[in-house]
Amino acid sequence: MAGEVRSVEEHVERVLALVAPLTVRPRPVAEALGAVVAQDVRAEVSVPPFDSAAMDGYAVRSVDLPADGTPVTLPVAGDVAAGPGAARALRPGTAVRIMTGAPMPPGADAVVPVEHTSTGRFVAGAARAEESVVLARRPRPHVRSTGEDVREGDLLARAGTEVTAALVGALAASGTVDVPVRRRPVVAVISTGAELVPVGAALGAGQITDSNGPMLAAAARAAGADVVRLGPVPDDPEALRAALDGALDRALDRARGRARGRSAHTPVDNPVDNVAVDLIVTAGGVSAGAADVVRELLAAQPPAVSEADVASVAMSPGRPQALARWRGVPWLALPGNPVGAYASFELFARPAIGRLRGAIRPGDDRLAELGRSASTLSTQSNILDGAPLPAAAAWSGAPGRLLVVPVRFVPLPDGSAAAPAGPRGSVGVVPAGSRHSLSALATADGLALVPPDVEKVRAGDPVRVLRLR
Ligand SMILES: Nc1nc2c(c(=O)[nH]1)N[C@H]1C(S)=C(S)[C@@H](COP(=O)(O)OP(=O)(O)OC[C@H]3O[C@@H](n4cnc5c(N)ncnc54)[C@H](O)[C@@H]3O)O[C@H]1N2
Ligand code: MOO
Repeated sequence: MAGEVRSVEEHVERVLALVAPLTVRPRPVAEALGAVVAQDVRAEVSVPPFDSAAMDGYAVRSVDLPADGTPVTLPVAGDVAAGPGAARALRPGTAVRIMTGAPMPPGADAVVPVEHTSTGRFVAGAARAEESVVLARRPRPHVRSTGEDVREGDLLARAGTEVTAALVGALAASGTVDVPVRRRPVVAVISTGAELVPVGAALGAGQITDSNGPMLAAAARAAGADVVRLGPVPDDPEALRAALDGALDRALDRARGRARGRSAHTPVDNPVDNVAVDLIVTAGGVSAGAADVVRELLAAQPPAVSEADVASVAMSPGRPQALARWRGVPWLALPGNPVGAYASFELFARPAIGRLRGAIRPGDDRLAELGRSASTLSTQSNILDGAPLPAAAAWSGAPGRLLVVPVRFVPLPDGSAAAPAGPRGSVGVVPAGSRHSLSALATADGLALVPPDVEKVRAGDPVRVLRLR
């Protein structure tokens, strides 16, 4: 029996209900790249923290220079380089040699760039200041004022934001030492199927190489998780049971090893006691076959299994799905067909990993929205804007199921009737090749999501696209 038929949205909700955001751990700012900020981060100090020169030149009081730009000679009273220490006050009627980034001397309100003075240019390494300088033009300020970029207390990153390289820089500049981020999730990936051999093994009759294992492990890493991979596992419930426990044990050993490396007292940190896996993803063995090992194991209801939920999801490909907990750890059982497995990863596993990482803020109404329409899947996954793109060719839908089509972006001819107004107007999508072809998926720029009520997609119709790159 295929179990209950349910919508993709309903299945997403059940997946998200199975996982919870991981614990918050401060991470040194320089190591926070790719993590998700767990609490709003505000600037500890203003940037720049003091008024500083924006040009190499002479700090002056602008009232000491004639408004009409007539050249004036001023004595050079000193020298300020960028570096520690406070600058001495500028005496009226004098200039101070100053370098970009150096603190403005109190009293000075402007910098005349060296190229607009009798000095012309500074010679690198020549430290002594000139006795006097002719300033040829009334200066613009050329001063970076305190807090002009960021003021102390400004919001730099909202909870739920992924840390980018530029954010690392902005946080460092404004005094963040440690960033509150959620722990990186650990995902166990296990492929099942008696026909599978690992990458590199010679193929015998009836055998194929396990591609789902490496593919889903790569997808989980790309989604921000660490991966423990086991398998391929033969179609034997006992072997699957051993693999599930084996993955948990291996992750625990790894976590203990890491904890020892950090400090003898650092506990293995996981919501479930003594388990170091946050999510199990299996592929294969969930449909109606006689050897469908995941279903067989779930049906046997061993004590390690709880909340088993076998479903037929109204999507194509990727219909047979199951959810459960194995020793309390959330388990997503995806179908074995590689394109179906990949589509299932994008629609179900990626949002689950996102929630573990805290990419969804607690109480965020996007969670609730998700149940309403497949279009809002964008906020859970990796589409930045949910703007639909026009189909550049016709293709058939899958009435009653959400059709997931690997598509490529193609330029649309100028003035094309298909092109909507706006900057994205010149891009459309076409199927990347046969729907079940992994090699076509590998060339796809995105996954088009065609709703269950669409029988046919015509050229020009707007299509929701989950971007893959
Ligand atoms: N009588 C029915 N048969 C099938 C149904 C159904 O409802 N009734 N559903 C079909 C659909 S849709 C799918 S999808 C598959 C999913 O079945 P399983 O999840 O049990 O997957 P398997 O049978 O294990 O494998 C399906 C297919 O994919 C290949 N595969 C599996 N794992 C891998 C891997 N790691 N790397 C590469 N290729 C893999 C496997 O060899 C099979 O060709 O069931 C349909 N049948
Ligand atoms: O649902 Mo299966 O994944 O169509 O190929």
